[in-house]
Amino acid sequence: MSLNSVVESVTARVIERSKVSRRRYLALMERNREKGVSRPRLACGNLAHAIAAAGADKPDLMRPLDKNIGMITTYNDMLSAHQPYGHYPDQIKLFAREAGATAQVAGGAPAMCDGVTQGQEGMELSLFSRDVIAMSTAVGLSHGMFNSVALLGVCDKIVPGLLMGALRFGHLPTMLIPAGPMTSGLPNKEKLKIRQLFVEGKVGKEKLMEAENASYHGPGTCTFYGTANTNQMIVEIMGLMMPDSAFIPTNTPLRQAMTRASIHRLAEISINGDDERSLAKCVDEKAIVNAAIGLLATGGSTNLTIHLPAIARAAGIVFDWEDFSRLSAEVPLITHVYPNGSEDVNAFNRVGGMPTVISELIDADLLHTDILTISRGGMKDYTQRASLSEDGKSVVYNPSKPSSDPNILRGIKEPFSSDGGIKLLEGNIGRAIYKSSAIKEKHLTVEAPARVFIDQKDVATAYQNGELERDVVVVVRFQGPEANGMPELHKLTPALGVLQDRGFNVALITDGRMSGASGKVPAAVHVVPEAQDGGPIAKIKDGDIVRVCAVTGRIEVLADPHEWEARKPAQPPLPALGTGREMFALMRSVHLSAERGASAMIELMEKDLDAVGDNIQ
Ligand SMILES: O=C(O)[C@H](O)[C@@H](O)[C@H](O)[C@H](O)COP(=O)(O)O
Ligand code: SF4
Repeated sequence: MSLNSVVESVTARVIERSKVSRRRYLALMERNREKGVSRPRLACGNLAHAIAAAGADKPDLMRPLDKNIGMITTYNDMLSAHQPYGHYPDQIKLFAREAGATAQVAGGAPAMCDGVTQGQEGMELSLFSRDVIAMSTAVGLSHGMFNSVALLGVCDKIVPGLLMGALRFGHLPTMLIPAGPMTSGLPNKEKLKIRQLFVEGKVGKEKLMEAENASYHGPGTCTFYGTANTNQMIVEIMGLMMPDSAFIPTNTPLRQAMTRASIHRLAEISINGDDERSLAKCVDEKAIVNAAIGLLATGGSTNLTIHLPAIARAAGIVFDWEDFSRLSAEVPLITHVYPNGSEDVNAFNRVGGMPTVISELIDADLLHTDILTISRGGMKDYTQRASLSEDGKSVVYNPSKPSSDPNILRGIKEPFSSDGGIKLLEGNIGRAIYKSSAIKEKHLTVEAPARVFIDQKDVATAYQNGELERDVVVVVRFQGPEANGMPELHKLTPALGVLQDRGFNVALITDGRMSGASGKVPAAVHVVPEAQDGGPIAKIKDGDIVRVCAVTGRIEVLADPHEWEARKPAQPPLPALGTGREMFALMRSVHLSAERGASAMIELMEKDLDAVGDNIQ
């Protein structure tokens, strides 16, 4: 059968739009490979420093053509998802030696836990920490010692940042090494119920703390389908990790066997390996379109509508919200994982997981199957289910099966909805992203008077004072990348959820973000242009009748057009200081748009790339 015509046409549009930037990107990667810093081209002094502490690996590292894996690790104890990485480097060195290679930690990158900073000042550093991660990745790889790269990262800004940095060294074969989900604890729906009881004053802090600890109870990725697990999904569907490796639970024999298999494979695909596969060639327009299709089919985090365009641009590819919107109309939603459903990613993995999703999408001609992946057999390998060999030391693959639970994962012919979970809304307020997959049908259209805020804490106060006990469109503005770093406003979910449960029509509009774990309450997020940029969201006044409609794709103030046109935007508040926020003024000072990926690094990098043009030396 031939590929779906909409997928075909969106891909052609992306290729056409990216022609010049992609050509220049590949030329630069060729330059990196042929003339860039590498072990054979290091001076003796450089090399001696790099291997001084390498111990038994030193003789191998002295041989310039041997295979050396560079690890970028984002280990810390703040993210339960990254805590397992603490013991990965030593394991990876062992696995590399088994494959006739060596491995060194090239460098580390910071990782913020958005769960720790949610609702706190640190959340205003979150989005731009992605650029810091990308640049930290470049610092590590700039040592030039490596024939391939192992990226150790899972969560929100970390995987996008690692890929954005590694793509600037795209001549190097690269693989993401996942660490896997935490075992299931208190169900997410239960946790939200107790949070709502807490904001209603019906349970105390002790009960809430008990519930939170029962939910987040051990090492591994939080088990809702938020940004972290959406990252894992897109990296797997792009073929940048071993097949069926994203959702193997952390600290299990199969997880360790999969890490071993990953490193053995990485040695094979490395420069000087027998099957070289560079990151630059793997991440092409078709792989980016496949990632967008995976996001839509699984109802993933809205944050990927910012991260995927940024990752694409790091590879010279221009992907935008129109592309998402066109694909969304064509790609059915086939999974219901919290916040889109009741079950978590462990249940999703048990009933079929990524191999079943990929099989369903390929069978429906909704995925490009002719992309270069790190797995030798290409996309068909990603329809295979991984399991532990008899001796418990290696991974064996078998054909995947259809889902064993249609409440969590369905066949493409009987989807949860005929279109993907993400919509583009437009109107006199601007353009916004809306995740419909987690919203009940009756809430898809909300028309109510606006109540305008510039700080999420003021929303909580207004709720506590009973000022929101009505149909209301809550507008929280000056939350965009240039204003305050574009924080997630996920802490608003319990209070707005209580209002919705009481029967009020409630919606949120913001130029900020929501968490991938946010659901239930209709939210038009990432509004562009942002208020800080004088966007019309800055013109909304308390009492304006606002309509947020995912059915018609509209987001608008129902005001007299002349009066609306004549309105002056509200003035921006003073910048916030403290918790390091003033350090990020550098990033916020760049003219950024969420739709273009909101990366200060890429906005400024492209100025250099344009200045050099085709004169790459
Ligand atoms: O985008 C995301 O998926 C979120 O940032 C996620 O990483 C964060 O962990 C949630 O905010 C935690 O959920 P709770 O705040 O509900 O615990
Ligand atoms: S999923 Fe979110 S809360 Fe959980 S470890 Fe990752 S960043 Fe932290």
